[in-house]
Amino acid sequence: MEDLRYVARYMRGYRLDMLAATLLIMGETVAELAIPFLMARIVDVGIVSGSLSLVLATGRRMVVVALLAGVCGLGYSRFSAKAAMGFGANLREAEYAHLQEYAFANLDEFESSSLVTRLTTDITVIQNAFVMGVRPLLRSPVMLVAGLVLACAMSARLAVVFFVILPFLAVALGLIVHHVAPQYAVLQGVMDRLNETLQEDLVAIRAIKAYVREGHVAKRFEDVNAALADTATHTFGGAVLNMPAFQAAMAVTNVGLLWFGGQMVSSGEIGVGTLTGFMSYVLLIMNSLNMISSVFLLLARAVTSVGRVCEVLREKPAMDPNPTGAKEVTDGSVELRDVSFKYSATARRNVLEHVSLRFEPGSTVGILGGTGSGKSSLVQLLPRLYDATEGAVLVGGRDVRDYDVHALRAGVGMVLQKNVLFSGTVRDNLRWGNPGATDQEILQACRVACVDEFLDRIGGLDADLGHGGGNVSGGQKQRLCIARTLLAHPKVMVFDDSTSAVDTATDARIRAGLARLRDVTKVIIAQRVSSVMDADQIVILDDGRVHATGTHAQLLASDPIYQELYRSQNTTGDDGNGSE
Ligand SMILES: Nc1ncnc2c1ncn2[C@@H]1O[C@H](COP(=O)(O)OP(=O)(O)OP(=O)(O)O)[C@@H](O)[C@H]1O
Repeated sequence: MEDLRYVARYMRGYRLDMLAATLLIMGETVAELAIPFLMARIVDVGIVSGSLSLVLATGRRMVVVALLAGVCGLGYSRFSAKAAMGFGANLREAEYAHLQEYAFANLDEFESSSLVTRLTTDITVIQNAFVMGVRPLLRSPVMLVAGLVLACAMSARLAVVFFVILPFLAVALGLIVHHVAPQYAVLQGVMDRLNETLQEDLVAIRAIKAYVREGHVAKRFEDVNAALADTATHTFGGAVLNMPAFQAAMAVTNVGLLWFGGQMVSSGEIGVGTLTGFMSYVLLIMNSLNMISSVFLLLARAVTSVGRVCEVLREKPAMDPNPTGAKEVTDGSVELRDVSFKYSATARRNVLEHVSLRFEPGSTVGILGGTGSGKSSLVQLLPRLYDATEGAVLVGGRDVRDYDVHALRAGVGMVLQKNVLFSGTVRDNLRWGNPGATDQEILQACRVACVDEFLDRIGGLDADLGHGGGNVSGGQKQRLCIARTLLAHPKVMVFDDSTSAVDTATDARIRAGLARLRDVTKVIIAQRVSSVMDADQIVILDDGRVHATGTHAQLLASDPIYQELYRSQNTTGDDGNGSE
């Protein structure tokens, strides 16, 4: 209920449509309830007394009432569809906007495939429940109660027949709903798994082909697809049982009514019109019971989806973006004061332990360390992609939490390890770093990042990069990402292994270009010693701790890890992954 109340706020803008739909459905219900009464009157009064004028007058009234019911029904469809679609759009928009506020730590909580399902399928389920569920939900209880009262008013003795059958039907329908409702949560979970598998397979399709793993992934997909088919069969197989239950009850009731009603008609206790009118009400009552059970099933599924959507909406952003904080990073100094860090509060060990470091403005800092030693984790603390668990991170002499996070991230540019480009031209992509950049500024950044070496070949700034930057090579992609960050003119630039796919000569040229940016602090994570040996300071991380710091000469003279790294990369000619 709390979840339903929570999402109800997203009805804003569509409340009047909802009210109109409710009133129209009430109008339709009342009109439909009047029809059996008018019918009984035609048969019992009009035909029995032979009054054609009464038959015609009542018939005309029946036509008007039926038309009214039709108009109300049509009006309801229009308003409810508008309200449902608007409600769905509001919900999707709210989910999307809230997702933008998520910190990296929040994104670690949800699979992206599950987020896609929660933004699409779950909202469609809620919308469908709205369009198809509100009508029976509002109509059926009224129909049920009114039908029972009117049928009893027509003949209390006949009503006994379905009062005997009704409890059996109610128990059968209750059992079906009780069995099927929890299945929907399972079904949505399996749907998430299917989406996850599909997404992973499509993203990695090139690797799958390269490693000839088509058979393996096809088997994985078949398994989860079969699980979805099984769960859906089980769930919907249970749900459709309410139809035969309802029809069996209807058949037994009709036989009972015809048996007892026929006897009452022969004895003159009731007229034929009363019997047919009564049977119409019974049909109404049974139909409303059927509708109530169907709507429960529909709502049970929608409630599961509402819960899943609420989980996204209620997730608290793990980071306060501090919009009133400092608006500019004034210099490129960086300091980590006794910083410890773990990705989640429940993680057993810290990824970084008591790290204290200082980088001077404009200096070049190299970070080396084995796989998983915490290099990426460390640099992600600078633009507050994550917050330190203990200790403080300072940029420009100020705690990073004191900045407006957007200003901080404008001041600390980062070329991520996993580079991402978007569909569009080279110009569009590079302007992500600085939307107002002129072509001249873009070309200048391209020169520093050595993009100019291949720019003309791919078609210049107007070249289309294709979906996810698929039209360029890995090394070209890395260089474009460096140019994009350069264009933002940050005070601190972090390169997280961002030249790993670039040849050593180009890497050296990029470093020479960067060295000319005197007021920018450059933090370079690298696997190759050659990428950082000219740095003012080299930091060696080992298992989340600072193992050593110094210049190339100092470390080469005193540090065994650095000596080993240098030796292995220089003697074997292995210029990559030597730190593992
Ligand atoms: N999002 C995350 N959630 C939980 N743990 C993580 C996450 N990212 C990294 N880790 C863990 O943190 C530790 C440090 O990882 P990190 O990526 O910082 O290492 P790294 O030195 O950059 O490694 P590499 O050179 O392979 O990129 C690893 O044990 C890793 O499993």
